[in-house]
Amino acid sequence: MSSIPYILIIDDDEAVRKSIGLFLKMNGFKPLLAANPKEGIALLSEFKFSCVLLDMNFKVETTGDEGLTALQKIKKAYPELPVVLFTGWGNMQLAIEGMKLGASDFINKPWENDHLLKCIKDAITVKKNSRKVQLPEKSPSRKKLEQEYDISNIIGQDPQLLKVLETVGRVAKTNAPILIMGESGTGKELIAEAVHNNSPRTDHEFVKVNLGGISQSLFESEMFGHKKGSFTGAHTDREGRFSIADKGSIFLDEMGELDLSSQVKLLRVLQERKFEPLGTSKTQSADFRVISATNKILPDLVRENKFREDLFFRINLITVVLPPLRERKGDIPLLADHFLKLLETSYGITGKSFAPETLKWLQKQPLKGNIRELKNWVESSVLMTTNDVLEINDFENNPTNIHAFQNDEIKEEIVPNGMTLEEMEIIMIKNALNDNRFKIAPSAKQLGISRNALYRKVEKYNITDAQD
Ligand SMILES: Nc1ncnc2c1ncn2[C@@H]1O[C@H](COP(=O)(O)OP(=O)(O)OP(=O)(O)O)[C@@H](O)[C@H]1O
Repeated sequence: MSSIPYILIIDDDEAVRKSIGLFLKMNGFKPLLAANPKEGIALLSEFKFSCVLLDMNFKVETTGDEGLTALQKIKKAYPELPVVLFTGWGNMQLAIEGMKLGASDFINKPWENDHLLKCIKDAITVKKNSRKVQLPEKSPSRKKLEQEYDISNIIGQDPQLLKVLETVGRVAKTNAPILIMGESGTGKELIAEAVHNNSPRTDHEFVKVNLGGISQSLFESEMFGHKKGSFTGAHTDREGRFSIADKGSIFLDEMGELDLSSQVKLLRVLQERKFEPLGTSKTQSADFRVISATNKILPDLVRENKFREDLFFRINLITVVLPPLRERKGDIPLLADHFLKLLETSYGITGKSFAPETLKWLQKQPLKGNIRELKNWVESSVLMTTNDVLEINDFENNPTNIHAFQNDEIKEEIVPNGMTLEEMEIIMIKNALNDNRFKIAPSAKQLGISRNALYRKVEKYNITDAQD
C-alpha cells in the first residue's frame, strides 16, 4: 500500500479543485476531487484519507449550511479525520461555527498556497478533532519524553504536567498556534520557550511580547514597527515585533489583557501574516509561529464580549492548560531542589539542602503564586539563612522574600558567605520585578524605594525586563 497521504478536496469550483489538486500533488500528496459534499462523502467510504479540504460556500447555497451539514456528517462518521475549511473572507462566523463542530482549521479565500500547505500538514500532524485539550490518555514517562524532546529545564513528574509536555513536544514541530492557559506563575512562559526550542524555528528569534504592557495607542508601532517621523516621538525607524519574529516564534503573553481595538488589528495579522508599519503604506509580511498565553479564562471573556470569538479560534488550534502547583504537590520537592541548584550555579552558594520535614511542610503551603512564589521563597530563604540544612523556621521567618529586607538594615550576619551586598540587591530587585510583572512602579513600592531609585538600579545592573 502506498504511504502517500490522500487528501479529499470538496469544492464546487472546478478551477479551485484543479489548482489545489495540482499544487498538493506537486507537494507529495494524492488529491482526490469532489464537486459537492455528496460526491465527497462517497469517496470517503472508498479511500482512507489523511485530511479533507472542505469548501463552505457552495454556489447555490451561500449561507454555508450545506458546508456545515457536510462537516457534521464527516465528523460523525470519521471523528479522527482532520477537516480544514475554506471560507470566504469576512465570513468569520461560519468559520467559528465550523471550528465548534470539530473542524481542524480554516483558510480564507483567496488563499496562499504556502499557508494552505502548512495548514494541511499541521492538521494531519495534530489530528485535532475537537476544541478540547488534546492530551494523551495515559501519562508518558519523563524518561521517554526527555529522550525525544528538549525539556530538561522544565522540572516535574506530575502526570498532568507530563501530558502537557507530551503534547507540547508533539505539536512543537508544526506551525499550529498554541494557547497556553494557567494561573500566574505556573510556567506558561517556560512552556512557550519549549515549543519554540523543540520546533524547526529554534535557530530564529523567540520574540516575547507582554500584551498587558502595551497601551492601545502604542500597539501598532510596537507590533508592526514605524518609520521615523510617523508620530511625535518616533525619532528613528523601528522594527516591529512581528517582523523580528520572522522565521521564528512570537510569544503573545497576557492575551486576555488586550483591548478590543487591538484585538481587531492582531486578528488581521494572524490571518494574513501581513501588516503595514506606521508611516508607510508598504505592506510587509512575516512568517512567524504564534504562541499565546493567558491566566484568564478566555472562553469566559468571549462570552462577556470582552474577547473576540474569531481571534480566540485563531489562536487556539491547540490549547494546553498548566495545572496550578496545588494540584501537583508531588513536584514541590523536585522544584525546590532545582531552585537550590540554580543558586549554586548562579551565585556559588553550595552545601545547602532541605531538611526532609521542610519539604513536607512546603507541600502543605498554599503557594497561590505557584512556581514563581516557590522559587522566590526558596531563593530568599537560602540567601537569608546561615544554616546549611534549611529548616521550616527559615521559611516561616521569611514569609516573603522581600519583606524581610524592606527596612534598610541588612544585618551583616544574614548575608550569606561569599555573597556581596550588590549580588543580594540584584536578586531582590529581580524578585520584586517578577512579583509585579516587571512593572517599575509596584516593584519600587514593594522594595520600599522610589521609582527613580529603582530605575537607576535597573540601569546599573543592566536588568533588561523592567517596564514602565
Ligand atoms: N516546571 C518548572 N520547572 C522549573 N522552573 C519553573 C517551572 N515552571 C515555572 N518555573 C519557573 O517559575 C517562574 C515562573 O514561571 P513563568 O514565568 O513561566 O510563569 P507564567 O505562568 O508565565 O507566569 P505569568 O502568568 O505571571 O506570566 C519562572 O522563573 C520559571 O522559570
